[in-house]
Amino acid sequence: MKLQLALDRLSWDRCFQLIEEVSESIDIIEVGTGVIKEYGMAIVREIHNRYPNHEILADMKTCDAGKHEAKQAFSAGADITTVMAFSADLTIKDTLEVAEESGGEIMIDLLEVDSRNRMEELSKVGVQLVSLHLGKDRQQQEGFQTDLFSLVKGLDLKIAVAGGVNLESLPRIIQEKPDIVIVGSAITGADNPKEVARQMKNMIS
Ligand SMILES: O=C(CO)[C@H](O)[C@H](O)COP(=O)(O)O
Repeated sequence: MKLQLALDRLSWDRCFQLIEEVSESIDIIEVGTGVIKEYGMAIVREIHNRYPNHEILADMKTCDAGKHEAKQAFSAGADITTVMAFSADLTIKDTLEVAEESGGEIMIDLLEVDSRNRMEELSKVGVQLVSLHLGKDRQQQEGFQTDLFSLVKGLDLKIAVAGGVNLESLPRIIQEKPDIVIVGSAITGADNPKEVARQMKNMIS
């Protein structure tokens, strides 16, 4: 099980401070969508240069022009880029093709998608990695529910989990054995990010 640090709504300098503090405990550095909108591929490139031994996920949240956006992410040094589950199958196939050519991976973000039929379609298209994701805005109403795992049960997919995961919810989530646990605010907003990341890493190891 890998721990992915999500860097969202942060300045360039704060992103690097946080990575430096928690780098020993994390496996994947996620460059959040808002951070990419602010700084573009330059920050993905810089993280890749400074942390060559960490996997990098560019949270592009691509939903169209798949080839172009996947090429942007991989050529900047990302190992994984995200594509929305509601995208056209053609968009998803295009990004999977670029990933194969680049030696990278596509993570399909299941934000607001809860159809089992869509999961089966995604599997048929060749998707291998999906993220069960409770969005930031929805987190104001509810916390991450482990029932979400039923959506992907029995399918041959790697599973990531995101959406307000914290030290309190992590034990329940671990029981479902996801491949990747994505944590943003619980680490980036903590008084001691290094300690929270260390505890989380210990829990999942
Ligand atoms: O993709 C995201 C937002 O769209 C976040 O990276 C993900 O939700 C993790 O952050 P947090 O733990 O703060 O919810």
